[in-house]
Amino acid sequence: MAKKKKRVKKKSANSSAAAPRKKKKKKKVAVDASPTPRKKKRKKKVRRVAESQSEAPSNGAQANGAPAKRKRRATAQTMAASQRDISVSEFFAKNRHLLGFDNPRKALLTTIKEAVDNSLDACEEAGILPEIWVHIEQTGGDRYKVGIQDNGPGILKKQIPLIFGKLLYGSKFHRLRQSRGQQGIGISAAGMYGVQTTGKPIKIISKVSVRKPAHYYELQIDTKRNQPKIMNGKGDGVDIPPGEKGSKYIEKHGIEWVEEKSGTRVTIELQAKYTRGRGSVDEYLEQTAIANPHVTLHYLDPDGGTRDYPSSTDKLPPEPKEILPHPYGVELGRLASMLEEAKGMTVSQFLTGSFSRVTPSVSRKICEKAKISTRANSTRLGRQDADALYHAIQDTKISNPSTDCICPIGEELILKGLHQVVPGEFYAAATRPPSVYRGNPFQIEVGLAYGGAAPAQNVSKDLLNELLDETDARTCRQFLVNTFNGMGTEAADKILKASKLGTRQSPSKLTPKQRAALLDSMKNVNISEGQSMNVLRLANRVPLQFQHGACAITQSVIGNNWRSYGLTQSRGSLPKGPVSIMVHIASVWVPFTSESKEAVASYPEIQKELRLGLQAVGRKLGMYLRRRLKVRQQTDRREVFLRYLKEVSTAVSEINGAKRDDLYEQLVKVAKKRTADADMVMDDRGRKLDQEMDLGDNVLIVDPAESEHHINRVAAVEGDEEE
Ligand SMILES: Nc1ncnc2c1ncn2[C@@H]1O[C@H](COP(=O)(O)OP(=O)(O)OP(=O)(O)O)[C@@H](O)[C@H]1O
Repeated sequence: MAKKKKRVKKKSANSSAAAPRKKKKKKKVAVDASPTPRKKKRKKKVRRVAESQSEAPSNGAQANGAPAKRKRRATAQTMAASQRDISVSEFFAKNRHLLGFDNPRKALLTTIKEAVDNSLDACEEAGILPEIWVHIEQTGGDRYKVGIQDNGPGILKKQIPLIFGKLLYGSKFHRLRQSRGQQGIGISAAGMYGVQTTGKPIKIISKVSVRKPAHYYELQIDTKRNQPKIMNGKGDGVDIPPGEKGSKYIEKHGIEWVEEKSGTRVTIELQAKYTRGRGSVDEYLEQTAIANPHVTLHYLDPDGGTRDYPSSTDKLPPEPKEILPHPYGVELGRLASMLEEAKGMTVSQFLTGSFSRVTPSVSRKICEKAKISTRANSTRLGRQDADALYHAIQDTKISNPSTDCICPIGEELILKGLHQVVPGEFYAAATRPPSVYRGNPFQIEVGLAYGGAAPAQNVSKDLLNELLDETDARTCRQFLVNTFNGMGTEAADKILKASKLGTRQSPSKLTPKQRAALLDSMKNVNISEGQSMNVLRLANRVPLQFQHGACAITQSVIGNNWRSYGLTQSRGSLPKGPVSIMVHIASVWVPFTSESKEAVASYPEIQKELRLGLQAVGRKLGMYLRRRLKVRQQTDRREVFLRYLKEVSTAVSEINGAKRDDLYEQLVKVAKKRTADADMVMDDRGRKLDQEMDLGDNVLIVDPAESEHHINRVAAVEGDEEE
């Protein structure tokens, strides 16, 4: 009761306090003498709201039924108090999915990818044949420590904190030159993800020369200020002492270092998940080895398995040239700011000095069209002049940018790389001539591998058990499709049917007997018909593993008519068969669809080049398959002839008394002549031996038996484990 009384008291206090406000409101209404119908309506509405509020006084309305004053939620002043700068690292820490850190599995891959890509870029820039060590170690349930080392030029002491502890800091953003990195975000974002998920600092060792000791830093990122925080050596890092003392120091700090003349090692501990199959680190490294035949890779996975990818050439790719932007690719806003920055230059000097392919005569034509003097001071040009200049540029014929700034892999090395990593019996490659999109030069290359055993056919019992234990797939079908490259749903269904397993059965709940049945079917069922083409996409030699559907490359592969080259293909899907295709786009600026650099945008010029490249290798495959079919048909025919020729010659000799053996020999000769195509032997370039070459130089044919050893490198890992 006492409580109730108290509440009533409070209410009356409220109402008395509101009384003067009520008076004020009345006054206001009186001033508003002749309200318009609209105002009337609004007033009615206000009244209705007030009434409903008075029915529920707990909402802060007044108890005596008077309309409450509407409280403004925020004012420009209160909003101003919370408006401030957003640091780039804060932004990306919140939006880490934009950079490829959406889940622990992808985070592991992105971290390794960023470090390996940087290592390759640094080695190539310094003219060093790259050798890279990758070590993934599990330190807890969902925690992994990754270490990536290269034999590159190393990084100067003072630069290390900025490179690894500050987002948007790099050497590649402001230049137009073919490289894997572009934005200056990659490795620092990986370090920031590690610090955020585990609290452990990024550890960097770098050595720039034999004469100088390796320097060691432990860094964290101050996300509020986007600045590095140096955790060791009183803010200066430390020099690692030489010899035994140095080894002890390295061990004590949980890092590793392979002794090299120079190089950099990054160690990041992060929350991650390690799996094999599609979109995995293993797949990334394998594809990197194909696209970079000059790199030597040493990989130690979390299960202790080692894999080495030796280089297949000791020649570095030619150094890409840096080019100036082409005027067609520069937008109006950029042109205006470039003009502002061009201090003390005439318009003519500005145009010829800032853009590629603008000669003095071209600049004169542009200025004439824009009605601007060639001698005008470029900083004095206003917005309108910039606009006129921009349109004049678009209307003037300017030759395409030079394309010698692009370094393709080359047909020979594509064949070598594919043969080394993808099992097959027939390989073809095509490098298209350079082309231009939006003023940026680019070049398309396509490689194709056909035949060879599918990875699923070479899985051992232990490995299959391991894969089944670690998979996060919900159904057996999903497990097969996701784990084995090139396995389509049709092939998976065939295997599951043969092993008497339901497609929706959970892989983690299979009994040992069911596992054995699955293994048996994987080995024995002919899945090559149901197997989908495996598409490897690369941009500036970096494998792209996600967003397949959104990528211009996948779309072009699907859009190509593979039926005319002897493969089966249903409309709107990838062709079927034991075939892998590798497509590489090299450009000074790859048009990615997002910051995570996972898919290439569909510019018409790029689509056209992709189509032509795919058709070039498709034609070769078609020729090879037709030829192979002919050999098979003629061999079968010859077998039938030979089976009956003895009986035929005996019967004929009985009828006409001819010599049976002579007759037989003659008949065999005729049969062999008639089926001469059965003897067709092709050399490793697909040339019919002793006959005219017609498959061209850019193909490679191998005996399928020979490629057996390529197939299951995972089995080699297993062997290591047993040891
Ligand atoms: N291993 C290394 N050796 C030498 N220099 C390196 C190494 N790693 C990084 N760098 C330098 O650090 C810079 C920043 O690297 P970061 O990965 O952050 O960005 P990026 O490679 O320029 O671009 P992106 O964000 O597209 O990957 C590079 O531009 C390069 O100059």
